[in-house]
Amino acid sequence: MACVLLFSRLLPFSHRLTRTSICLLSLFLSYLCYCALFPAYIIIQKSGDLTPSCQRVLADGAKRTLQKSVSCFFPLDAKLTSAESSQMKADQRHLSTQHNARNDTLSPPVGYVKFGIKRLPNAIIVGVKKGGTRAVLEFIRIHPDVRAAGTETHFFDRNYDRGPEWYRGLMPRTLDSQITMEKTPSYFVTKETPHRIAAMSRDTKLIVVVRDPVTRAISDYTQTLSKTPDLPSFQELAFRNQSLGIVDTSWNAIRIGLYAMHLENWLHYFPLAQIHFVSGERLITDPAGELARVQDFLGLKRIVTDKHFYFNRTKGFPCLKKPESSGSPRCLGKSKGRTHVQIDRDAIEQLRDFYRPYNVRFYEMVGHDFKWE
Ligand SMILES: Nc1ncnc2c1ncn2[C@@H]1O[C@H](COP(=O)(O)OS(=O)(=O)O)[C@@H](OP(=O)(O)O)[C@H]1O
Repeated sequence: MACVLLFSRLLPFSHRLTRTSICLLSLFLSYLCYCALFPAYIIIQKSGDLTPSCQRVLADGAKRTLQKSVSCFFPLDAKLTSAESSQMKADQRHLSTQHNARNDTLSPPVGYVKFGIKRLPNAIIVGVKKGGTRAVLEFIRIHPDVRAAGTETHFFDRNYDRGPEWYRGLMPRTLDSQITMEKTPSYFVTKETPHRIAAMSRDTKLIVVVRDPVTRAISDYTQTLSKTPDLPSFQELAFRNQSLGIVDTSWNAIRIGLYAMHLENWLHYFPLAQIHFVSGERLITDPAGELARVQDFLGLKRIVTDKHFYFNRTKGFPCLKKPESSGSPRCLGKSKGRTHVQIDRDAIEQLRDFYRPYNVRFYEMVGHDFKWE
């Protein structure tokens, strides 16, 4: 610019025009040199965050992952004109060629733009409340091919009117090879949820974490009591008439445990093979074993194994040795693994008697005995 101003003062118009052209040409050549020295991916990586999954993709030199790594650089859901789109494709080809030419020695960059696209979930943890749903989600999302919404979306029960785009907006960005997941435990007992999920996709894989319904009810009550200290006693809520052993099935903490009844509703819309049941009890005693089955069900390689877990004596639960987001061990929060309210033996026995036929029916339906006795 300074160069142009100087010429405009000192030289006649025709000379000025020539000099200005030379100036512009040299600027353009400098720009080309700059581009050759600092290839596109280096420029891009400075402008955003690189997610751990992307780091893995880039660190993995296999040719198979090369195409996926390209989508790390380009938000594929962006609204592009056809010119931008062909430019982007050309850039992708260019990047692929560069990556190949470097014989996959590219080290993972530090910063990075967003990648992948937001998709509706392929797998949902639909229940049950207090079954261990958070543990399953936190454990499965260590897997590099799984990404999950952090909070409960409640789309299919409370937020359905907001529409699928609202729901999709809550999802993390994923690569083609990755599974999108969310968990909302109330789905399992909401009448409308199965047909709504089926309307989204009949291929959705469903996970239900089940736990002894008596322990589950006590856990549920303990949680409510922690928020509402003046709550009536457990027995008052659980029984219409305790001396006659009449259970109040209208109380949610009791109703949720009628697994066979809720499952009937799901089986109208989904085949049993599309629903995986995690044992909430085994999830605590053998998290790796339960996670192996979850990975098989989702068609994933068994990457989450016992090397990811350790038993934390203070908490009394398995914790993660090295979660994806940080480099240090991590247990679930204080609201997971609380000390339960003491309930007298008689009430527990009465509830066991009440649930027994429902449990047996449930075992028959799913073809597995969870041994809740
Ligand atoms: N590893 C690990 N750490 C902590 N807690 C664990 C773990 N695995 C399973 N659980 C059990 O998960 C129970 C909470 O279940 P949810 O996560 O489904 O609860 S919620 O519905 O989302 O509120 C929670 O119930 P409570 O023990 O009654 O608090 C735990 O028993």
